Amino acid sequence: MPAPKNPFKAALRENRFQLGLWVALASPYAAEVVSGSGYDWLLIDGEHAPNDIPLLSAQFRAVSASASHPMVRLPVGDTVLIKQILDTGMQTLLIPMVESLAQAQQLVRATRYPPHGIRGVGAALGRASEFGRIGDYLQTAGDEICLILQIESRAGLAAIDEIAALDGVDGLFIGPSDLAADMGYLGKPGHPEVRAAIADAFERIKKAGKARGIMTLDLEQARDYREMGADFMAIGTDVTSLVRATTALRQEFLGEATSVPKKQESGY
Ligand SMILES: O=C(O)C(=O)C[C@H](O)[C@@H](O)CO
Repeated sequence: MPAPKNPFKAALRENRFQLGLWVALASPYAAEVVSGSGYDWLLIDGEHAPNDIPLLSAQFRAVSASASHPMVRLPVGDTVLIKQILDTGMQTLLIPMVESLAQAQQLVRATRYPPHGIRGVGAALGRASEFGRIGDYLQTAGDEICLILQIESRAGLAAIDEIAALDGVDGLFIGPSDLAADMGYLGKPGHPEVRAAIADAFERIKKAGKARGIMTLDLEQARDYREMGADFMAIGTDVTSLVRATTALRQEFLGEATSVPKKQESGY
């Protein structure tokens, strides 16, 4: 019996666009609520939300019962964290701030067992192998792991061709907010120079035959990114949706002018 199939990885390989949402409330209950909203994938954020491995795992389990595929972003590209999160059964990882081929090579190796990598062998204890009940887990796990690396700085852009060409890297995700900041446009991910850099990055990722990912809170920008060729894209977050909806509801009832902006740059 092999490791579970990864439907998100299969969709990327078949060029089927995947629409996602960021999940940053750090709550299994909230993640389960959102998992019924019909998104193809949900990004459980371990970088900008107060999550640790047990809480990430609980949100993963809450989402796994739905049709939405759980993707997890670790706070950093760390071999030990990758080992721990893969043992929980997560199969699709987003790693922030990747800026060199050497870093990317280390990250690929962290997702694979020897001799192809350095992932520690502890599957018998982990939910990933159904606690040892999946007999062929060690031999088949690697094929179903989807590794997405974030390019979100000028250094990352400079290394994008060699990172994208690396076997074991399934896609690259452009982080518009951090890229804008690094380019000197803090809080302005929609700046023309940032947009041009994203368009160029998408071209280069496509040329390498890898998937192109991105996120924005601005639907106009989202349509532009889709036109550019985004293969998977998040168009909002649970946190910002909750802030906007609860604020607008109160203002509507009280007849107050709404303070909820129609467009919201994902500039933070
Ligand atoms: O740089 C970016 O943009 C991202 O990586 C996405 C943000 O981190 C996400 O938290 C929305 O602000």
